[in-house]
Amino acid sequence: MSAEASEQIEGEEEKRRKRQGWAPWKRILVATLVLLLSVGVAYQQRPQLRWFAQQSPLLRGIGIGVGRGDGSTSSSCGCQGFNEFQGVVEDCCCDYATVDSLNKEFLHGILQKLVKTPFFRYFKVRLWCDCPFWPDDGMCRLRDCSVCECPENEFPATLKGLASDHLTCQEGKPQGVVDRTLDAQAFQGWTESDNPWTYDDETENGDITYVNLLLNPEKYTGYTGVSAQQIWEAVYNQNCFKDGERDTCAERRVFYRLISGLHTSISAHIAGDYLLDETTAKWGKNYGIMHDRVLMHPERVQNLYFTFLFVLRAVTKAEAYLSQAEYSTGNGAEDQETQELVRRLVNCQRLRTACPIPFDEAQMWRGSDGAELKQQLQNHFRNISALMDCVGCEKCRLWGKLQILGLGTALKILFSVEGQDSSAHKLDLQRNEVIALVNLLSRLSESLELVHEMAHREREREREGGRAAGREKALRQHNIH
Ligand SMILES: Cc1cc2nc3c(=O)[nH]c(=O)nc-3n(C[C@H](O)[C@H](O)[C@H](O)COP(=O)(O)OP(=O)(O)OC[C@H]3O[C@@H](n4cnc5c(N)ncnc54)[C@H](O)[C@@H]3O)c2cc1C
Repeated sequence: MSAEASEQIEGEEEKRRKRQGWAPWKRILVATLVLLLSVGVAYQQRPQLRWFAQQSPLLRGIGIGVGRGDGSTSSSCGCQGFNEFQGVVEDCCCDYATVDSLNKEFLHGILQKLVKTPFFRYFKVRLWCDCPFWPDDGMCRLRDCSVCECPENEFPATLKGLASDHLTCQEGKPQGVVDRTLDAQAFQGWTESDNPWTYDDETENGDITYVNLLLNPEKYTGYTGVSAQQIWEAVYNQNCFKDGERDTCAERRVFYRLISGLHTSISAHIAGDYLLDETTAKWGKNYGIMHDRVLMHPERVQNLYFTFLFVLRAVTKAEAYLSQAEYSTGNGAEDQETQELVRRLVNCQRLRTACPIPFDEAQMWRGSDGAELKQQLQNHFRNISALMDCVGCEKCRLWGKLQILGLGTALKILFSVEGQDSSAHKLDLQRNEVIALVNLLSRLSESLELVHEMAHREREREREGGRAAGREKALRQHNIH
């Protein structure tokens, strides 16, 4: 063997020895990389896995499951602008982008139509109530705060006779008196079942009115100051959602996020329809309010998405029940259209494919203290429901009650029905619960649209402002006036 050949053999031998020496840790490294890569791919492709990842302290620790699916964690959200939301909605199983396109192209349109139908536009409510927690602090200062009851010709035939002499505009003095014995007749085909999540308004007879929601849109009412603050404070603090966003208990975090998402939605509607000039009665969009109360708090926008998905999940879970329910108001063609719209809403193939389980309720109450925790949160939610009687502005109280009842209905559907749908299980909903649920989903859907539209306009205005400032600077530099 030549010296050259033996050198070559030695070289090869040396390389082999080196390879053997490195092999064990290299193999572990490669295997770990492959594993992480597969988890990452599965995580991106299967939204259901993300909820699991979000619940795992280990995965939360390394940043999987907490953030938006782009590797960032929720703690890094603070300084990002609204348009930068990407990946998965935290605690949920659906992408921001998917929610946006589903809402824009499908859900928003259907919901807008549904809430205008005779069935969904009338809400039964007891508006003039005593606050069980502290003395009432009176009505708010604007006429827009008060609720107009339904003009007689608009009242659905099946409900006629219930509110006979009180079809006038209340202007802050609601006094509709309803004979409750007629309720069963008007609400034929619907059960009057209890909801463990809500404070039952209807058990105390009296002061029930039917309100046409289309005549009383949710908007700025001038309700502000100590009274409003006291309610929100009681909702957030007295009901033990103190750690809110950062709560490590998934169930408590979910509850906090539901309330915060609803709060964001209310703020969005205030900003979306604001009394810009009281002297000229000019109404319009208030970009400052939208910016200060919503857009500059990304976590509030995230909570809005979360609440939307939670309620959407409840609506789709109740598919069997809702698609078979009677939507009769005595307006044949319109009632048929209502039924058709409900079926389209609950049975949407596109939603099923793109976002099969918007929220996975099966993951809740699984710990050893699950039953106790559920009872505790049920009590807290009932308190929140009762707190709505303390809202010192009639129109805010109307929408507060409706939306809390809607959330309570979503909770009832998600946590009283086992499994994936309502068909095999008995689900009893009151007519008013269904009306509240669908109107709440519509409010949330509208808020998402408002937030998008106003964030987009705000960015455009900033760009225009930036360009104008740039032009001004250039002109100054060239001494041109
Ligand atoms: C049930 C209810 C319904 C109402 N409906 C209307 C209405 O229809 N029209 C109307 O004009 N006014 C309504 N209000 C009043 C309105 O919500 C505000 O309270 C009011 O406009 C004063 O706003 P604010 O800037 O002081 O902050 P608020 O909105 O009162 O917020 C109070 C505090 O809560 C925290 N917070 C705010 N938003 C969030 C969020 N999304 N998540 C977590 N924390 C948050 C902040 O620390 C804030 O300082 C309603 C109030 C209640 C309680």
